[in-house]
Amino acid sequence: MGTYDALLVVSFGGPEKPDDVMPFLENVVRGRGIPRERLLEVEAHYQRFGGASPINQQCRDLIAAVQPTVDLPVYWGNRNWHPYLEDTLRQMAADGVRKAAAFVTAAYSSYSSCRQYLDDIALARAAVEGAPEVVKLRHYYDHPGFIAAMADHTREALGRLPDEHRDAARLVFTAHSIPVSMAATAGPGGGAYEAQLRRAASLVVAELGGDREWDLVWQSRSGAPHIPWLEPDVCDHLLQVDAPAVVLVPIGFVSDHMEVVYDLDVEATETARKIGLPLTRAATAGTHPRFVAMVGELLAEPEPAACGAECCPAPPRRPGPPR
Ligand SMILES: CC1=C(CCC(=O)O)c2cc3nc(cc4[nH]c(cc5[nH]c(cc1n2)c(C)c5CCC(=O)O)c(CCC(=O)O)c4C)C(CCC(=O)O)=C3C
Ligand SMILES: [Fe+2]
Repeated sequence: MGTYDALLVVSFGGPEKPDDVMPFLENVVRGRGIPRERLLEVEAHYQRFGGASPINQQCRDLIAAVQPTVDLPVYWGNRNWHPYLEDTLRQMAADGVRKAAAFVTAAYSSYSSCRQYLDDIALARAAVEGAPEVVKLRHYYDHPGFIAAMADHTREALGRLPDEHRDAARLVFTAHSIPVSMAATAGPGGGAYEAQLRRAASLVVAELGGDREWDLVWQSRSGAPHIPWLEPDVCDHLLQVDAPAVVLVPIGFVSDHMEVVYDLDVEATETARKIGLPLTRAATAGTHPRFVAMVGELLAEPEPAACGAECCPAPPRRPGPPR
């Protein structure tokens, strides 16, 4: 851990009370051409949970678990809600931090899951006099700590299925859908988001042993209907899957935040119930001890090289659907 003098956990952020919800959503979709109807729909998801996303508490829990395992002060800053990255960097500068390692709560390459975090860190640094240097730790989708946590949680979810269906149950891995154009330019050579997800899923399946059938499908599609996003959607997939039971494995996320508890535990679970398909959902990595230990292991690695400019470029800002 020689070269860093702090760890900065960087996350998405989420509302914590009803009045936070719309301002948070406006932060998220600024300039992105997300239809108003979609925004109101998503607002209802948050209000159904009392206007609070679970994600901030999950960050607090992760930090509480990581702090005793690393020999550095741990800070936390979000892209879209308090505590904002800029405020955290200001505090870090005041505390004399010169160089921080950033652990981002997103494991894969793509504009949304990597470059957008880098861009927001850069914007926040530019706004803070004397801001520390920030080095983003590498992608960890294939790290044994992440894979072990997901394999453990998948095993546990298989255990919650009726005994007679367990052996033939299909693993349905899910990740956030992104626009097809964004998927095409993910990573240095393009296509990295989907390729990394398939790699992580296959490592989890291998760790479970045997040759269980699995699929990778998408959830939480946003955006205007005329723009293609990765498909199939998890609910459409469940309606036609040929298996006696399913375990949903949200491999694309690292905590059980709103897109997991609403889109999977409410929507997909209801879809499965309607057609009589036994279904359980694996927990995300969360504060699994192997995932927590992974953060310290990443800190001990040689400093990762920065992404090149061609990696995960920003999508064009969209003015919205044609009228
Ligand atoms: C790849 C990816 C991840 C995984 C990587 C990572 O974890 O970062 C992720 C995570 C998350 N996405 C989240 C929330 C939202 N994402 C939205 C919209 C969008 N997501 C996108 C992609 C991703 N999103 C994209 C391409 C859009 C379209 C707008 C744009 O181009 O930016 C919207 C707008 C409303 C709507 O859903 O339409 C919301 C509210 C939360 C917080 C949940 C909580 O509050 O607990 C989390 C962790
Ligand atoms: Fe999202």
